[in-house]
Amino acid sequence: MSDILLNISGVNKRFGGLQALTDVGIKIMKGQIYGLIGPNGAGKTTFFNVITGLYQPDTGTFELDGKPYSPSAPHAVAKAGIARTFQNIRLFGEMSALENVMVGRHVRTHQGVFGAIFRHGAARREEAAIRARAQELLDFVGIGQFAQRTARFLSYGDQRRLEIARALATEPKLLALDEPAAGMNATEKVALRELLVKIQGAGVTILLIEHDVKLMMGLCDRISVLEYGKLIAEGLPAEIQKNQAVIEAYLGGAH
Ligand SMILES: Nc1ncnc2c1ncn2[C@@H]1O[C@H](COP(=O)(O)OP(=O)(O)OP(=O)(O)O)[C@@H](O)[C@H]1O
Repeated sequence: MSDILLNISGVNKRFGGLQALTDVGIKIMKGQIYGLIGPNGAGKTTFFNVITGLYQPDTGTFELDGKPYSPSAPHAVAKAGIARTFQNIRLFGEMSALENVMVGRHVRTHQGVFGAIFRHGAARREEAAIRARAQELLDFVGIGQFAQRTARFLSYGDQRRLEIARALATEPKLLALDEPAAGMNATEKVALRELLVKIQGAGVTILLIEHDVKLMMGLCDRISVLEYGKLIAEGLPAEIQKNQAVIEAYLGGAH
């Protein structure tokens, strides 16, 4: 068995006249926290959306855990074992924290959402197991005490944790986080960092885009840097920090 979890190569993506991604690839080993950085407009979100099935690439080869996967639609990608969060939090605001995680869990269960609605026999037993697991996940991300709270009444940092718990409920091989620290204060960022290390410790590989370069340097095992839709560097954080092309990309850009 290979230690490569995600192996993507040759991704091209054009929006009309704009070549947003040119021959982009990434190789993530099992257990890594892998960072994707780059100045504004570099193509990070586009690449992320291609990996998670939200955008269709023009070309590209995609393998997860040694098996080809087709990023043709978000649900297909979720089934293959990739769960994601979004830059703008997307929770079911009127549902409780626990219910939000239970929805994520139904991706992996037999009865699905209909079983949950009709609540007969096996479905009811499965429902109890889903509820228990959802509570465990809330405890794991540190918001177990808010299980019954309506999601939109949670603090911003806790809503981000809830999104992560919901993504983990699908039992992903890869957790893909789109700017998880956006809008967080310094204390929340420290707590987020601790949570990501804990998730890594539980055996989940993580890919993240993040604007806070300092956070990324201290957190990631490896980093790829995009500029104008092309990879300009890949390596250990210490190597990236010293890389001349990266320094110039950031000095010349909006950062
Ligand atoms: N749906 C789309 N239609 C047309 N152009 C798009 C679309 N999505 C992104 N682009 C363009 O592709 C380029 C890359 O954008 P992208 O959002 O991927 O960059 P980014 O690195 O994520 O930037 P940021 O850090 O600002 O979020 C930009 O020039 C952007 O305007």
